[in-house]
Amino acid sequence: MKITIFGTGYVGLTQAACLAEVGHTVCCIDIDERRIAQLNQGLSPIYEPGLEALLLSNLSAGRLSFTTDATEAVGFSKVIFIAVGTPPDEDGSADMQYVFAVAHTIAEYSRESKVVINKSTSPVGTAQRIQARIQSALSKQGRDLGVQVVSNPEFLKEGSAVDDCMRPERIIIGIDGEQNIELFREIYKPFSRNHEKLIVMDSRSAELTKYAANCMLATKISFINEMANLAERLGADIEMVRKGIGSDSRIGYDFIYAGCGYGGSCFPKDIQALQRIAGEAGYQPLLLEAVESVNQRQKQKLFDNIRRHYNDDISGKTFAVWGLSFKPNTDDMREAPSRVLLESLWAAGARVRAFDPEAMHEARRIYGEHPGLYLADSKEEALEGAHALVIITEWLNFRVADFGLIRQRLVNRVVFDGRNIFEPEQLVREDLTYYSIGRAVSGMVQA
Ligand SMILES: NC(=O)C1=CN([C@@H]2O[C@H](COP(=O)(O)OP(=O)(O)OC[C@H]3O[C@@H](n4cnc5c(N)ncnc54)[C@H](O)[C@@H]3O)[C@@H](O)[C@H]2O)C=CC1
Ligand SMILES: O=C(O)[C@H]1O[C@H](OP(=O)(O)OP(=O)(O)OC[C@H]2O[C@@H](n3ccc(=O)[nH]c3=O)[C@H](O)[C@@H]2O)[C@H](O)[C@@H](O)[C@@H]1O
Repeated sequence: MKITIFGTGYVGLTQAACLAEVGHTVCCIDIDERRIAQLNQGLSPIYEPGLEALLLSNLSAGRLSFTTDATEAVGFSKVIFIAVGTPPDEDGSADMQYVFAVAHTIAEYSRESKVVINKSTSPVGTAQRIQARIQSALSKQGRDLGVQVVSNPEFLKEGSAVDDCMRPERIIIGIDGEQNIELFREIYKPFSRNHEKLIVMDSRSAELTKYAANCMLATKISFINEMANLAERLGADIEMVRKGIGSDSRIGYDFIYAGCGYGGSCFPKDIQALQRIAGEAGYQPLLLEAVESVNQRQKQKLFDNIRRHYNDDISGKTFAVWGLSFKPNTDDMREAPSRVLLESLWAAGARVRAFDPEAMHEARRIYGEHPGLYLADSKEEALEGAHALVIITEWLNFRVADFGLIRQRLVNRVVFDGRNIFEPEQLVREDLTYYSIGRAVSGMVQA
């Protein structure tokens, strides 16, 4: 099938590559000319495991193309996906300008009937609003083409986007009026090998399903972080508690890892957006408010531990920081806990020597030549001359560490671990002072 996709970010590009890989022919459009030029050379503008290989093979097979030309993209197919950003507005609500700009482009360039599929995470009622906008624009031009707008939220995770796209747990189709389900079966058949993945509902329920899923996951994280802070004060070990509660299949092991808070382009923005949506509906979402404030406090946790350890005497000290991206396997630093820490350390007069396996160019883009930041070539180099080590992102290759080297290079031999990648007893044996998130050493109370 021929498919057009608006937006070549994490969602649009991954979706395009995966749809092409299973045999569809996909034309992607973006307003970012540099990005399109890069993509036409087979280069991925984002780091996502497996993505560039899919881009290259499908570009050369002629199943994938990239353009900035709206006439070409809209004319390419009757099926058009919207996968542009819905960033937070100043008040936290979703900024819908990009989605509605695409709606207007579709109306302007359509010469035949279209099915418009919205993948961008959008407030409840957006599919209906897009439909109304396209129809009103068409009727102003005296055209009646028959456009159907469907909500099809995306659930992929950064760092495993290709895998998630290829093996989705469910595909939500939010469709009002005449149910054109066969079209979706055809698009998604290759991804539904073992059992039916399509769950069909009305568009408003589909839109709320997306927010509910992200808010549920964020709730689990804030809950375990709350327990971790409590565990520290009570001399308990959150890792034991995690195993204890995770073994209950009603709770499960996923998304209950304590840490220095959730980041990324989605949880923080979607929790806020759903709060605004609730407010507009006259409802105060107490739980969502709590999830967000627990997370904001948790993002300060590493700095609080550092401050307490040094009795507020941080000025002039240097900290080695391992990990800048908001999670492993991505170069994305949007809302990353690392940014909160770096800015707090700089404000306190400290310097940072940071290393991340993929996010160095992003850090350079964000901070430029910041006098308080040295970007090291390796995790070992980051340790040179530092007073203490802070771990923010649980990249796999941070887990195997040369403690002898850490001991030798750190002036104060202190490790602040924001992701619990080490065992407290092990670091104590290595003669290092260790701060975890919610792990008391042999029943010792940390706080
Ligand atoms: N990043 C993620 O892991 C996930 C994101 N989502 C949602 O998917 C949507 C897209 O997110 P990302 O891919 O992360 O965004 P992104 O910011 O990485 O990419 C968006 C792209 O859309 C392009 N764009 C903006 N206006 C355009 C227009 N009028 N025509 C063509 N292209 C245009 C931008 O230039 C950019 O390349 C958001 O609503 C997000 O909440 C959903 C699931 C996962
Ligand atoms: O809507 C979206 O954009 C996506 O948001 C999240 O995906 P993502 O933000 O890419 O990454 P996650 O793996 O969910 O991690 C988010 C944050 O939570 C943190 N986290 C995750 C799990 C955990 O147990 N503890 C924890 O602190 C991570 O470190 C990271 O900072 C959801 O997991 C996806 O299903 C969703 O599609």
